[in-house]
Amino acid sequence: MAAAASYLPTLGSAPKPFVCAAHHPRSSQTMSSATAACRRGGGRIIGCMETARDCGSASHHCAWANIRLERWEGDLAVQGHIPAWLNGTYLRNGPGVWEVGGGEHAFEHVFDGYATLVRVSIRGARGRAVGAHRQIESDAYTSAMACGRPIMREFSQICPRDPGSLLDRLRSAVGLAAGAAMSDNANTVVLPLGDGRRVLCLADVNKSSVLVDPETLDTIGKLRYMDRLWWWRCPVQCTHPVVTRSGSGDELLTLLPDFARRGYLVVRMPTTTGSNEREVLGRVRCRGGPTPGWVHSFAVTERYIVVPEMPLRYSVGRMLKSEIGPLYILDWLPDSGSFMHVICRSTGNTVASVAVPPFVAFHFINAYEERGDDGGGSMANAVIADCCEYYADPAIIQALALHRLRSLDTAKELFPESRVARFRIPLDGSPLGMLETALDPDAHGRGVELSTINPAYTGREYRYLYACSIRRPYNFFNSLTKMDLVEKDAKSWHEEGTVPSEPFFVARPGGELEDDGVVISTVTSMDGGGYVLLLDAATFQEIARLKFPYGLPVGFHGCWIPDKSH
Ligand SMILES: CC1=C(/C=C/C(C)=C\C=C\C(C)=C\C=C\C=C(C)\C=C\C=O)C(C)(C)CCC1
Ligand SMILES: [Fe+2]
Repeated sequence: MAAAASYLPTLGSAPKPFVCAAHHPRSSQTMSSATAACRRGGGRIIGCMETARDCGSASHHCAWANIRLERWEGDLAVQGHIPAWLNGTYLRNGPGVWEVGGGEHAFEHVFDGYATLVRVSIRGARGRAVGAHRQIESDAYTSAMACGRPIMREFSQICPRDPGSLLDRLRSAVGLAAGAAMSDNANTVVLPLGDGRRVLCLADVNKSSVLVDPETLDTIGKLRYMDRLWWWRCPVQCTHPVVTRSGSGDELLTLLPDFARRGYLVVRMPTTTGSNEREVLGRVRCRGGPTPGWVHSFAVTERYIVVPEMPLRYSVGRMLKSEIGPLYILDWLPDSGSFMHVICRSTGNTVASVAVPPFVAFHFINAYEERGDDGGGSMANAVIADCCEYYADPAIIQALALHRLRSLDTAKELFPESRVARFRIPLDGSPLGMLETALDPDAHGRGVELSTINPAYTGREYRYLYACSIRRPYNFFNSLTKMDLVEKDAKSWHEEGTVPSEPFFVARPGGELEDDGVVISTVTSMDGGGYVLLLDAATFQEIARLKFPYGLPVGFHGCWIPDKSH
């Protein structure tokens, strides 16, 4: 306890130290000097962060530094006022460990990092918050820690197996390189299932479907699907399933790229019954290219599912041969065309499939049905789908390489610009869709990423979105912006030297306005500090910050699990 306290001078009460749960024989190498300094009693690692000491002096921002402790939990110092109605758990996923074996094996890309969950249990009624982080114990992470080197392939990294193994000799005999097993490193999304007692963690271009307990952050196991859709045909999945609420319970909708038939399976699974069987709702045939376009996210409306087909495509050849190209295991094939497909949620039929201008987007923001001027007719004229788009430039993938992120301050290259792009997909059989910029990009510093909306507006006409943005002249996401798509204006939050993660919107229970709620983001400061920021979603003014005793690693996506007792 004393060791931890020395790092936490500002906390009101001392944190509860945790014993490192899975202290793998070789993992102590990765914690080297930090571990040595932090060992107390029986060699146990207790609440001490190397990042807390190293960030300030490191040559790069703390957001890109490895977290050196598998888990921590403690009270957070509250500055400001937590709304009394905000009672629940905020969970956030992201990469946190990019090095194995004491730095001997360092990953190249931000997407490669082993998943670190951050949890903040907020009791607004008492003005208190408890923070925690913990590594997800995926097979990829535990095997890397046990062996002192990565065993499974990550986004940018192939890890050859023992070339002498029988399997690899067989692979060589049929012309495949000795490739590493596909990773289950679930570092991107956290999705509460059913009543929120189990949370599904996902990433893409891998086979992750890891279940965690949101209270303890224990890795409970895997969601093993009974539907046999995985196997060789659909080995990867879209990272952002959409959960929609209906009278009969929640339903998860997602896309499985279909490599055998060059398309996507649109699947659904009830989440309230504890099911692990996905039902195929429909199929989309890709219109271009040798393989399906990479699909990180998609959008739904009340009646339709919107399936994007980007010219940034999965490279099946690279996946099989364990080869890495300029875009890792993706290929940019602009001549293969860009398309948007619309599937009817009740029949599974494709009701529109249009060619659109080329685009590159990780994240779809929302979609809705556009009706005629009378507004009351039951048929929609078109589907509107919005996304954070990079002007059809796949260079964003390379810009997220760690060496690039770690040298942003001195970089001469401009970080790729992005915009809120709006597709209009006609439903009258026209062959072409439209793509335009929905908001002056200068309103968000020509950077928009990791967007959220009020979830009650998913699939419906909406007005507000919250996203990471840029305050120029800085060359990276250093701000948060609320955008008003009706008034076409924006409000921003910015603090010098910080990297804020996805601004996650939480609605006030009983609130009627679209922006009645708070926005939560985890923020990492240049000096090694870290805090959870609460903004009033209407005014976009800071209402509280909940301070961690160490700098948080960069985050991807979050979720909110309301406390049932309130
Ligand atoms: C806006 C911030 C960031 C920038 C994020 C950008 C530009 C894109 C994020 C895309 C994501 C989250 C894609 C995830 C892909 C996951 C994969 C392929 C996982 C594979 C696992 O094996 C930062 C850079 C996130 C910093 C915060 C703010
Ligand atoms: Fe994402």
